[in-house]
Amino acid sequence: MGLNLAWPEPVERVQKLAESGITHLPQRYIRPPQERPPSSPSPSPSPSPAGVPVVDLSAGNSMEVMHCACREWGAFQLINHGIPHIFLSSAMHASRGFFDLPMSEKQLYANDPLTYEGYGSRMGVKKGIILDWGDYFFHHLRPLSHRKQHKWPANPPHYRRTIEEYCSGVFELCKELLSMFSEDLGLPKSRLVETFGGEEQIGLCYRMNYYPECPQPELTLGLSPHTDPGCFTVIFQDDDVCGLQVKKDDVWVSVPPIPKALVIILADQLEVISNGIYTSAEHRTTVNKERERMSLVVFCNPDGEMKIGPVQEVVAAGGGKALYEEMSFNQYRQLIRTVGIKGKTFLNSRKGS
Ligand SMILES: O=C(O)CCC(=O)C(=O)O
Ligand SMILES: [Fe+2]
Repeated sequence: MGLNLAWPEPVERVQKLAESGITHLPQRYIRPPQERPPSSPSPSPSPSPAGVPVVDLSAGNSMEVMHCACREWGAFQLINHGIPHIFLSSAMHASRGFFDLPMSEKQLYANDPLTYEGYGSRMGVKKGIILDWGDYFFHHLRPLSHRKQHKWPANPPHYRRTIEEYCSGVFELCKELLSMFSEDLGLPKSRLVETFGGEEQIGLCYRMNYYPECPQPELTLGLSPHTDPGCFTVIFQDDDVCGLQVKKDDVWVSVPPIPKALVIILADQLEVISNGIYTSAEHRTTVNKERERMSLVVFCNPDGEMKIGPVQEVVAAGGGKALYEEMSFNQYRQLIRTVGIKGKTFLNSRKGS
């Protein structure tokens, strides 16, 4: 598949559109009726008892709750995760600080569809697609050979140090979660770290999403339905505004923010290596009329070159049939980057017959 270096149309910044004071959405952001979110009267959080499971890492039953969450939801909220609260609030402050910069400075980081690194406003290079109501900034942290710190925002001045510190905390957590997932799948604790390429090669990418206030939130989405391509994702969301939703049994369920909690979303490679015992969660975001929203997202990814397929012991324990084809993460991600995000289509196309 050919690699496009440029976007097919001039890129508009959603933040600029929102600040221009428009009262109607441009056509490119309007989704067909069946893809629109139900109109909700309030953007405020309202926790529901039947919602996404909450795993308390300091509680005795954390493995049990996680066991069900990984199989039934592909997502859970994580509390008492060990990352100091000051890291969370500083990371949010530094990330917001980037979007507060003058547009001319933000534009210095405009990204392209080859690497996506930098300031972006769309996914996929297909001409004429419906656009999402959000801007983002994307950059690599690990493996260290992929890190180009000059491509990280230079401002606000504390950005690089703060995000480095936050993400090293998240990396420790990622290793702990991989060890818990291994144990839960009946494997030696170090097995998933090894399967994904070893500690030095595991990838970590940072993406901050900025969803400005939207004049007609009932007609659009902040981020189209998708699954994340890597192992799993760690999200820190604004603590007083809703937006993230996970699909469960064909119904979109809100993930209301719990202050200082992290949302863990299982991604496609975990579904693959677990031979479908775990499910990757399809998710999307909605936007609000009165409130902007931010989310800080760390993607934990496998080594790019290694072939990833179902783990042998898990396949054997499940009757011997591997349900997914082997593929390297780089190949898989390139497919998504070219075509754009589209529910669970890519993962399903990897399932053998
Ligand atoms: O904004 C959110 O809460 C989710 C973001 C997300 O799914 C992503 O960046 O892949
Ligand atoms: Fe995502």
